[in-house]
Amino acid sequence: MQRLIPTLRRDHVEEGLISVINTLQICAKEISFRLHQGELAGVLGSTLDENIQGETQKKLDVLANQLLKDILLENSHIRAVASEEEEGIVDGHTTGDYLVAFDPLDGSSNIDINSMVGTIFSVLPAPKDDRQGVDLFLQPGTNQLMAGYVLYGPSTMLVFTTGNGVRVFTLDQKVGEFLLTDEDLEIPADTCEFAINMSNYRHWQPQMRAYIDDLLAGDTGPRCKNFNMRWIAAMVADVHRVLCRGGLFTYPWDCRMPNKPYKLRLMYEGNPMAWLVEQAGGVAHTGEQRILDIEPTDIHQRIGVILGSANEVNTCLEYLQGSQSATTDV
Ligand SMILES: O=P(O)(O)OC[C@H]1O[C@](O)(COP(=O)(O)O)[C@@H](O)[C@@H]1O
Ligand SMILES: [Mg+2]
Ligand SMILES: [Mg+2]
Repeated sequence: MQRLIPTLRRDHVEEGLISVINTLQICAKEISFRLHQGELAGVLGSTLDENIQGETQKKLDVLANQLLKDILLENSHIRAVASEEEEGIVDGHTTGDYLVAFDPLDGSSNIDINSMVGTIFSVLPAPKDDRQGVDLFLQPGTNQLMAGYVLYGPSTMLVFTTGNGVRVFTLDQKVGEFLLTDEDLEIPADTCEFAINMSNYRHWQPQMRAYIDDLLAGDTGPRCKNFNMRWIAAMVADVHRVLCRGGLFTYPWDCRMPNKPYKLRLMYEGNPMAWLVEQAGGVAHTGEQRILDIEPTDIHQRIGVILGSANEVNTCLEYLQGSQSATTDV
């Protein structure tokens, strides 16, 4: 089975970017090791702090963030990093060609129940003009040079794209190396599976409720087929399933907190996952526009996310855009 670096060279990835990926996989192994030690490593539970998003930080959020920052910033190719857990960006090497944005630990609420979590990352080019600070990162997802995630599940997997398909590597714990286990993931265009946090049903827009109502009606409703539902509560794991066998994943607009109607973050979750999904033949949208086309205005910006199997995402968009009539009274 092929190792990581030879695969990247075969794909003609530039050497600087290979170095960044190499550093990311070192971080992944460090985090994976601590996660698999679990309670034995004393890393479970919460801290007394809140992150910049006002959410309680888990010890592993803090640890993973620190590991990624420390290890990435040793790499001279990296100009700066931005993290979901940090208010501002952290500067690296002024001559570095790359910026790395990351969600150090996605699915934090799963940590204490020994369920799946991951690290999501997005690599952007460092602008060559006089931009500084957070402005460096305010680029649309179409500028990404590499995007991916590490899934810490029963096995640890590294899944990424450099714009040439989606590659999957699995960590061989015996030799401590990521080995290529899937050359080119492809999402089937049709699906009978969806992922949404149903407990928020009453907070959604009527159009989203109408779409989900018709999925739930199964073969007795207008969709004329039964749908299955899955929710792992870690975007990284839900999207991994969609990449592996198709499906629709959404965290849509909701009205619980009017000043925070979206949950997922553009730079750390939306953009990298959107590019992976598109590279695998799927669609990734906010309900109003293609995620990768968004011009960010803030590094911690949040967006609506609907992604996955192309035909199903497009059907959902028809409901949201009003061209599909709902059978239920909304
Ligand atoms: O609590 P909910 O509504 O199930 O939300 C789960 C969603 O929140 C997230 O866990 C947010 O990510 P973080 O753990 O990085 O804050 C997503 O991964 C997931 O899709
Ligand atoms: Mg997250
Ligand atoms: Mg997180």
